[in-house]
Amino acid sequence: MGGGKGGNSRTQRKHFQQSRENEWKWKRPKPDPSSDNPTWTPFAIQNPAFDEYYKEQGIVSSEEWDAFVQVLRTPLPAAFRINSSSRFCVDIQSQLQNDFVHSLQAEVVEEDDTEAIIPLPWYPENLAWHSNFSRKQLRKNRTLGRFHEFLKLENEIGNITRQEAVSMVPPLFLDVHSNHFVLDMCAAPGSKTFQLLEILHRSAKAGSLPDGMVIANDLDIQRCNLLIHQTKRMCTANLIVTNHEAQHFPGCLLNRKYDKLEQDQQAQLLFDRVLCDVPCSGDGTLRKAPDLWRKWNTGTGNGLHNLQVLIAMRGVSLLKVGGRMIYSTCSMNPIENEAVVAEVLRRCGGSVVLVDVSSELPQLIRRPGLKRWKVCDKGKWLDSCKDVPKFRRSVVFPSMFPNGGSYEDIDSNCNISTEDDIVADDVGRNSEDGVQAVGNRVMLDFTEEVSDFPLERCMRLLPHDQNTGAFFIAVLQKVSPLPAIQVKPRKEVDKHVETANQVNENAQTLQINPSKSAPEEILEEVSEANINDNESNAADLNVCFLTCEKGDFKEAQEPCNVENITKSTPGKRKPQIQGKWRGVDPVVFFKDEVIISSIKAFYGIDEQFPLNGHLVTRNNDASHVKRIYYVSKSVKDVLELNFSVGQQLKITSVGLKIFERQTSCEGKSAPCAFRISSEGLPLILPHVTKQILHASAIDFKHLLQCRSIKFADFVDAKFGERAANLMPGCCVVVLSEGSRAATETPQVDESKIAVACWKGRASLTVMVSPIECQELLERLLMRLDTVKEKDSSIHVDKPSDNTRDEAPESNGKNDDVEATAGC
Ligand SMILES: C[S@@+](CC[C@H](N)C(=O)[O-])C[C@H]1O[C@@H](n2cnc3c(N)ncnc32)[C@H](O)[C@@H]1O
Repeated sequence: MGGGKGGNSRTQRKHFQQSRENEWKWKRPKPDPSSDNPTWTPFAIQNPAFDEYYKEQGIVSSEEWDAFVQVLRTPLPAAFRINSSSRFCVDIQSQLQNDFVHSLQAEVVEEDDTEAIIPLPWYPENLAWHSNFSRKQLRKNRTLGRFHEFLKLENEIGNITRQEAVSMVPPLFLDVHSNHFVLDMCAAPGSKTFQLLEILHRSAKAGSLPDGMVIANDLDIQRCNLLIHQTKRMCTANLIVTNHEAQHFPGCLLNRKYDKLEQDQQAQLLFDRVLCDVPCSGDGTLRKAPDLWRKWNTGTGNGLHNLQVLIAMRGVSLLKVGGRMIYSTCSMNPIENEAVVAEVLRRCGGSVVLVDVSSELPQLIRRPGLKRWKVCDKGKWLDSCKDVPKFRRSVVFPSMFPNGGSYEDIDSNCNISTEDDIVADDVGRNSEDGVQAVGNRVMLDFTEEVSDFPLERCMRLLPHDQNTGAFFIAVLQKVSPLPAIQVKPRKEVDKHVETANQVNENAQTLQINPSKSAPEEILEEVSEANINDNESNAADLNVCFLTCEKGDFKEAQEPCNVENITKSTPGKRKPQIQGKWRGVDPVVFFKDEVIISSIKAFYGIDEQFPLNGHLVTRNNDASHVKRIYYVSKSVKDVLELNFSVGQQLKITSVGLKIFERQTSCEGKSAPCAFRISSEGLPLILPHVTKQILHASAIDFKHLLQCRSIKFADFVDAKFGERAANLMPGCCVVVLSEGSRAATETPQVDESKIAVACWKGRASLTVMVSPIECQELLERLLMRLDTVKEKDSSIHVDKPSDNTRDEAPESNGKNDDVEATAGC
């Protein structure tokens, strides 16, 4: 009862709010947050520490400051991208242009000079759009309801991706080609991964898979699952999702001495492109997450700097010579941005350069990176690492300053900066005063630090330039192999690790020895996979000399892979070489010839579509395989390399689900135990020659509307007959061009509209989720120019869950489902 009451009053409140909302028309945001306007938010949208910090850093000129913070305090307009590899890409573009642009303008926007929705001018081919409505407005305003429903449905299906405009920028500068191996180091929730896959597929030859692939990695397993859900919408066979600390991402270096190398097998996992979209303080997202105003402090950015450097260094070490890497953050803070880039350049000693991309995407408004900045630690401004007292050196690193430097240099040149000296000099002062004492003395010969690197080539996107969030992007290119490195002995390493762990408890960072010897040392940590959970071996490994460059090994620089660990530590406990990672299903090549042959024969899969060697399962027990995944040649190569190096990659998801075992009674008695999954259908469709039917538009439409139709009830009786003559089990129904069903088997390509169905005793039943049925139906109606027919008689149940692929048995009605009213 009580619940009912509460629900009632909530409903009333909601209705009241909605009626208020609907009176609202979009106007320019007003500066006063307390005034009665839709931009008001309950959070304190200011923070004096933020103002002081960014004014001091000179992130914008003093004349611009008010405009900058004013926009930062208004909600972020929603933006989205059309999936360029969707078969409905053109349909969606024309729906936006011909329908929503005009209707939203007329219905919602009062001011003539403000577009309701508009393509982002800098995004290629009008594939990305900016709306002048925040997410909240989209949710709450009834006039925007149809548009909001459109966004939600298309996003769920995978035809569009809702993504912040500025977050779309880094993949564009990565210049991905279809043959590229791409590493997305910190990938979850996956909007940029999705974009990278789109670019990879779009640039591939029509009808064939790209030669390249993407590895999308994230440390957080839960966020990995989000990433898997996101990228599943892309239906790609060219993706591997891994779960590692990016700073320890495995090198998969094959020891040539111990492994028989196949002719074209890779010897190491190196990448043509690396996206390093690192964890950051995120103050560029203040418009989307206004609660960050309250939490903002200088410590967050400072605390992330070291981890960001480590991740970026791992990125460049995994990059091929000639390859491009993007370093990006959604933070405005130079300590997380320019300082990290400068440190990477410093450590790489000329083998990595900052690329001038000023001529790329000319319509994107960007600011040059800063060449000078300061560090603020506990409220004190520090101009140089000379100003950092010893007791703060574990958290304020020389790399945070424009000129970098090292504490060893300072200690050898200046004998006043140790903590003991401070105490002796400033008896009675507290530690904070100590900072001042040192600072004052160093300040006497202070000259403002300015970085020598061309950091102006970095890009800072600011909110008031084009009504977006903020972002930082640097484009790096590796021009030669990295210099050899020396890793510090474990004890020294651990001192720094503790510090980094204050920021990221999971981070097992290794610090390179900042000695003065040339060339600059390059970090190449021992990967966690190499260590293989065996802490006792880690200490030995830290004194290894490592280099990540292909063909660059010397005898003394043997890779620290599993075999070497075992060799170099006689008498010690052998590292556990697990066939799989704890808690993660194994990746197994599916080689059951009997099943593969039965699938091939049942669906008449032509020889052009290679199954052997491209099928993978996540189950060691071949007799209980439920799902079979298809992997591209590129992914297959990486998996083979991974097996050769003792499964260093912790793979949480791989490939495209293509076949699923039928588990219902009827399914089990069908001649082929596996049905085609709806994700896999577009890929295999051009190669299916049996169990395939071509339906007229009217029968296809009815099938989607009713989901199950008796053979005798199809409008085209011949089609019904052909359906009845199929073998029982899974089949494919393709929409015929023109109004009639094709009698012969025409050429089918992956752009065709098709659905997987189940041929039962007396009827045909679609095997796609209700939401996909709804989408297909709507698109079909639009294509057939019969939008007007879309009345109440055409109704498809709303989806009850997010399942993509519902076999007939999963809804409890395997066959002979009664045709519903109107069918
Ligand atoms: C800025 S977000 C990435 C956003 C993502 N690139 C996108 O476009 O959707 C940073 C991600 O880094 C992950 N992360 C944090 N520390 C990490 C680490 N040491 N290694 C790998 N990923 C890490 C977080 O879980 C988070 O998902």
